[in-house]
Amino acid sequence: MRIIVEKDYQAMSKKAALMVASQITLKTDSNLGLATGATPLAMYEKLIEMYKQNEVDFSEVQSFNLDEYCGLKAEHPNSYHYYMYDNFFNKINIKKENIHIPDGSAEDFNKECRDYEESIKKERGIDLQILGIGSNGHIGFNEPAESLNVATEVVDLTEETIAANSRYFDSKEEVPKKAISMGMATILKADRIVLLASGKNKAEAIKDTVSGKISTKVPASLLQTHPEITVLLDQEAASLISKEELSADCHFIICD
Ligand SMILES: N[C@@H]1[C@@H](O)[C@H](O)[C@@H](COP(=O)(O)O)O[C@@H]1O
Repeated sequence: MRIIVEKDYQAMSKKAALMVASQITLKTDSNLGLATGATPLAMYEKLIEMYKQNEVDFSEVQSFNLDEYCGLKAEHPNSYHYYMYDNFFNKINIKKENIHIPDGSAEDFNKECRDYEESIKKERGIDLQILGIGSNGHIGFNEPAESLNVATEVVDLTEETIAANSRYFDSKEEVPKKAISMGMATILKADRIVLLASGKNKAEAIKDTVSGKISTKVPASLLQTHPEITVLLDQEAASLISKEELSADCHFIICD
């Protein structure tokens, strides 16, 4: 595991954008795994700027989103479809047919999950997976539990996640109770993974993610088993990491 600590959210986002751009520069037809939430917003903004400056070309890129709420149509302003088009896809030259997001309005959710998993396999897997993290340690919508899903499945959202995500809805009651999410193996099969976290409210989850111990109660801690994982943080999110607890092969890099 490589942990990189940047000064603040903007510096973290710039580095994340550079990592995505370098992936596409090295492999123009990269398959990107993408995340939603507030955390990657500035990374998307910086990638849009780089695209406008002709520094990155998305014409051969395929994208696979981590998750989507069950019951929300693509045009619903709180759907992850809407978020991705509004914040990123409408502003770059990615081809519509290369965009993959689970369909939250599918008639048969189980079939949708199987088809989604299959579509990733068909395109030979994800080259670079971008992740955010819930304050309870979830990645995608893989919530803390006794056991975690291997493949893409329908999941029940925890009360904590519903409360946290209600900030984007008019009320807590409007937040869907279920979602389709890539499973842990779907995520861990990516060639490279970059986990982003910013702010004090992620510090506890990040401490548990990098602690040298693995628990299904902190789904992100399983990332420690991945050979190419970078945890890219701002100083606040990194503030509770204790260097003594990190595993011996962990690289800890602090940038000014
Ligand atoms: N399913 C998403 C996650 O993929 C995301 O990482 C998390 C954190 O979001 P934020 O970046 O807004 O804190 O929120 C949601 O629950």
